[in-house]
Amino acid sequence: MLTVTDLSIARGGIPVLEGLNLTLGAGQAMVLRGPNGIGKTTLLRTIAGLQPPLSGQVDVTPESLVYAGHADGIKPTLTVTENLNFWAQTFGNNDISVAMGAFALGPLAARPAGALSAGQKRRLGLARLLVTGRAIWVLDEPTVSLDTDAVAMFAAAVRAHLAHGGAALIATHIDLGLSEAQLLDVGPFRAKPLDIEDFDGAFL
Ligand SMILES: Nc1ncnc2c1ncn2[C@@H]1O[C@H](COP(=O)(O)OP(=O)(O)OP(=O)(O)O)[C@@H](O)[C@H]1O
Repeated sequence: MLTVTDLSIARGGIPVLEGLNLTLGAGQAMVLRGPNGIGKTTLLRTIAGLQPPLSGQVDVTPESLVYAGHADGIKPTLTVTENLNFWAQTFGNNDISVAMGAFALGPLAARPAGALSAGQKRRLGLARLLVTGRAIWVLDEPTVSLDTDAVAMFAAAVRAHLAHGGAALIATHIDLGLSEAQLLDVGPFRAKPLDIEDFDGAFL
């Protein structure tokens, strides 16, 4: 479903990771690990097609992928139900009940999204994944603000997605309890510092 070959990526013009390969098939999950600033977000953004690589290749059908970054993408004046209906219709679906149930949003259905707590907003943002119908979830720190129960809801949603032939690539610092997920530490792929002759060029 997703193949990354000899990928090198940069942020703000500075190379961050190089020589990275990965494959993700139907029913598989991969968790990206690595210290702050190593380039996990940059990698996910590149895979999602939001920025070009320096070199190498990302093979994926763009319409099969959904990216959820740090922002929840919530419309604050719409209710929880209206937000989910909006996304469902955008992606050509009309059933939000599974998404509502998976993230226990029923009691919050009529609440304007702007009046949700941070963790509730995050649950709504994650519920959006279920209504997209997209096979490959690319997720950057999806559990920020979530309590233990909500992390378990998220892990269950990922598991159900995998069981239906989906795939997930997740950057996270916490243990999601997804024992079936492959772990990829991106630390060894840190880009080498620029040659000293290139030093001035990096600032031009
Ligand atoms: N807009 C930007 N312009 C220039 N450099 C940036 C920008 N955003 C991030 N960087 C730098 O690019 C590098 C990679 O950042 P990135 O966000 O990909 O790391 P990360 O592994 O996701 O970190 P974290 O675990 O803290 O989320 C970091 O050194 C960061 O400071």
